[in-house]
Amino acid sequence: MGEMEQYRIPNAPASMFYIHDFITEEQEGTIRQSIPANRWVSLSHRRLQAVPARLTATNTLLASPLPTWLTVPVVTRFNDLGIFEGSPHGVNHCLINEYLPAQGIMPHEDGGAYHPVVATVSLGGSIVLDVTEKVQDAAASNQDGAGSWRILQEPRSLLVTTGAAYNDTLHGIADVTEDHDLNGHTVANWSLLGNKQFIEDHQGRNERTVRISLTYRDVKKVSRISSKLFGKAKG
Ligand SMILES: O=C(O)CCC(=O)C(=O)O
Ligand SMILES: [Fe+2]
Repeated sequence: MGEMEQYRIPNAPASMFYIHDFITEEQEGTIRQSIPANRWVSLSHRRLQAVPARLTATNTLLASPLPTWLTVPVVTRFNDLGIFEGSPHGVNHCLINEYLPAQGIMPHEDGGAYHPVVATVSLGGSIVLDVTEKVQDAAASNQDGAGSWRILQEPRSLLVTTGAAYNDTLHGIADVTEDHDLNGHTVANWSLLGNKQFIEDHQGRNERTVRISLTYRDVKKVSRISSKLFGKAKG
């Protein structure tokens, strides 16, 4: 992953990497148009679809390949950069989340079902991801203050979270219509942004618009037998 070093977020837990303009506007448009309109599952604060499928109750993926519109050019570039180099299967799963303004996701960790590398491509609007240290003891956290970092995810960017950042932090997105106080002191990946000028021109504010994220991971448990049995249930 040597080439990734230049993208390391300097003021965030090890290890997070940010690449602005990871894909082009044209590629962004093609991916957005390819997302099946009839496969969304609506939750109260976002809608999502899992490709090729949701994990089973035992966190198993019924093996079946990702469609090409999700792998070319995104996963091929992951491979060039060695992002999933040490992972058992390489990328085998993509969760697509869509957030409207004032929608978000509660702080959480992605947990043990996945190899501890997550690669998120953002489409549409910019959004702030809040990353906070997991603290075992609530009393201690009040005294010391758990570490927290804000990552601004621009359209067409890639965020990679691995190592201690995967294991020892929570991540979430506030359900607001606007993110504020965005500047070089408050945004961990400020130096890596593609368009700081835009934020500066808006007095450090980011008005939320529709944002779609593609969260690529390697599900550890894969069942081949089931994929034969349920072969037609693909996607
Ligand atoms: O939309 C995002 O960037 C975060 C999604 C996420 O954390 C998840 O699906 O586990
Ligand atoms: Fe997550």
